[in-house]
Amino acid sequence: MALTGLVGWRGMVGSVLMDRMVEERDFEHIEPLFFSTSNAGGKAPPQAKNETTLRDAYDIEALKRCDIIVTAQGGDYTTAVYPKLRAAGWKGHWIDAASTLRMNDDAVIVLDPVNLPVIKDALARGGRNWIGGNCTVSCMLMGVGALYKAGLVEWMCTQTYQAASGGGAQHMRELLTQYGTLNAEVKPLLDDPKSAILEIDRRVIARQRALSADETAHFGVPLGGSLIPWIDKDLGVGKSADEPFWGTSKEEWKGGAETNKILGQGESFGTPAVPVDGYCVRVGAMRCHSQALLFKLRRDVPLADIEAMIAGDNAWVKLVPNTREATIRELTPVAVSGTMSIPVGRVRKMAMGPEYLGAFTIGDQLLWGAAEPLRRMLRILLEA
Ligand SMILES: NC(=O)C1=CN([C@@H]2O[C@H](COP(=O)(O)OP(=O)(O)OC[C@H]3O[C@@H](n4cnc5c(N)ncnc54)[C@H](OP(=O)(O)O)[C@@H]3O)[C@@H](O)[C@H]2O)C=CC1
Ligand SMILES: N[C@@H](CC(=O)OP(=O)(O)O)C(=O)O
Repeated sequence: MALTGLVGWRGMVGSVLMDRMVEERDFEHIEPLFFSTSNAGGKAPPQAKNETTLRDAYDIEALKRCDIIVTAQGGDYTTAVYPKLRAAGWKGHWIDAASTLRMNDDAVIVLDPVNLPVIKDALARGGRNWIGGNCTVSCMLMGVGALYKAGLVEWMCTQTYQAASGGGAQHMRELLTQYGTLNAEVKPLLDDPKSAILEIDRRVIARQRALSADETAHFGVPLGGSLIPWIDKDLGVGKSADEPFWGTSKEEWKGGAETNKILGQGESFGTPAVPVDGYCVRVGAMRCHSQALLFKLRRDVPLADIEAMIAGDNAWVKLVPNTREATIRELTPVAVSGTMSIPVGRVRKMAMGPEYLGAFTIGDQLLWGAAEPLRRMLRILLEA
């Protein structure tokens, strides 16, 4: 059995990954070796078989024993360990949730229901680096990948509504704490049905604006009852307004760069890249990323054909009828959280013309957005 090193297994993404690996009985096919950055020598989780002690995640010799390493420990860990491990001659497979290596020429962004041919091609050429995609991009392609596969997309514009979990566990806590603080501020007024709503509103805004540096330590500004239209770094720093990427967030850049790389198209792949751009916005949802999409199609395709294409693309996509009732029941983060389902709804032709298509899609950013593509890549390697 392949000796499989697991790093980052107790973090938020790692815990979701472990749950899915248990559900899918992945541990029956591997000999796991659990690593820790903080508790080497401690007891490994119950999934351990022969190796029941946690190894030091910075111990290159211990890592070198593994045929496969799966890490959800984060980008700093990857930066610190991966180059040393390869420099030490390790030839195993590296499966990683972090973005650090994603755009490297020798790395494939894995999302097998969408890009199995790209993965297989890289495997045949000796590929060894398999990196999970950005959560927003992976969830989007699980929903509407069919339109790309059919070569129908001339360009796509995205408007995202991204959950707190994208920032990490502390961000989710901060959001909920802010909601609690705001509720507490106006609780007596809420309990009194005769109180004036504008007074409640005034007090909420005053409290939001008065949130301390500690109360906004992770997002930097209030998110509860608000939104933040910028995610990740500023790619335009130091550029003038007419240069590429001026005013673009890194999360927005990933939409185009990663979508095309996942599909095996773009500058270094022969097939021209499809322009993808838009705005990425943090909202007060817990762990589901939602996005409104506008496509310019290469030709006018009947709506029924488009719906059939989307619905038939993979086992997890679910076409939600474009009705009010179905939308408010099935196309929300509350409906989708913790499930593998990728609903796509609000599919309709837009007022700009018959080649302009709108859609709205949602995905659990810890499942299809992070953990699931990694465990599926592990199974692909085990079955290769
Ligand atoms: N959050 C997200 O939505 C996404 C994250 N990713 C990637 O995955 C990486 C990991 O993210 P995430 O899982 O959110 O990170 P976490 O902060 O939840 O976990 C990372 C590590 O922190 C250590 N840790 C310290 N204290 C605790 C604690 N109280 N509970 C659990 N773990 C603790 C653990 O390492 P140890 O056991 O060694 O101490 C753990 O593996 C990210 O850096 C990113 O690269 C990718 C896609 C989406
Ligand atoms: N940046 C994403 C989460 C994430 O971890 O993305 P990436 O894997 O591309 O760094 C978000 O905040 O929602």
